[in-house]
Amino acid sequence: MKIDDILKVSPVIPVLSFRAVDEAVSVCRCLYEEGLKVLEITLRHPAAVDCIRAVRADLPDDTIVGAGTILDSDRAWEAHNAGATFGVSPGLTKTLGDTVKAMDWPFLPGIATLSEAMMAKEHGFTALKFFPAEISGGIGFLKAVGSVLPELTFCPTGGVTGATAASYLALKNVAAVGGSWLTERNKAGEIDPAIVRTKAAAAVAHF
Ligand SMILES: O=C(O)C(=O)C[C@H](O)[C@H](O)COP(=O)(O)O
Repeated sequence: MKIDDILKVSPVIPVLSFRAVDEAVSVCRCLYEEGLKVLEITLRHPAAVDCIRAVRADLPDDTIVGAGTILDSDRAWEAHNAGATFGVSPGLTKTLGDTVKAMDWPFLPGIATLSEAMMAKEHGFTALKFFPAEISGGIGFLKAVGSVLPELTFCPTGGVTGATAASYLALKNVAAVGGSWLTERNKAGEIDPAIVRTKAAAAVAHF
């Protein structure tokens, strides 16, 4: 699968940060059952790689589990070997770009400026994460990039919410949006499955 095909499967990609494997499996199951089949598990917690493995093993085969926060080549290989179908990074370095190209691993590198977008394109990436989207210019930035680099498509992430997702998705150069708004933790530090389901169902309405 190419990264463009993955973004077509689901225009809303939950960006997930789990503390434990059982939490990952139960929350991902709620998202999947509500219709969100592309999931990005960030490598922000020591349990993240085990979470990727467990979600791959426990959820139906048509779940597409990616790994986020891929900051270097070692993390790319680690996530790939745990079964992540694709990788996402908040940025891009030459070494990381070369690694994921050599791996032939679907990859969504992050950019926040025109020059970064041009460098990513030079590296052969045309589907890009726009991060952190809201504070880097949001919709206005994407419209401006679209006028000079119409061949690039974006997945804005960072500050996107259930209230703003639809306006991003209405842009020609936006293939999908990502975000953690679907799985916010409550005061007790827990992710409430009922809230996840409600927000996921609302997100699916954008498809
Ligand atoms: O960990 C990564 O790889 C990142 O690039 C950061 C995440 O994509 C954002 O933290 C999500 O943004 P929010 O939806 O505003 O929480």
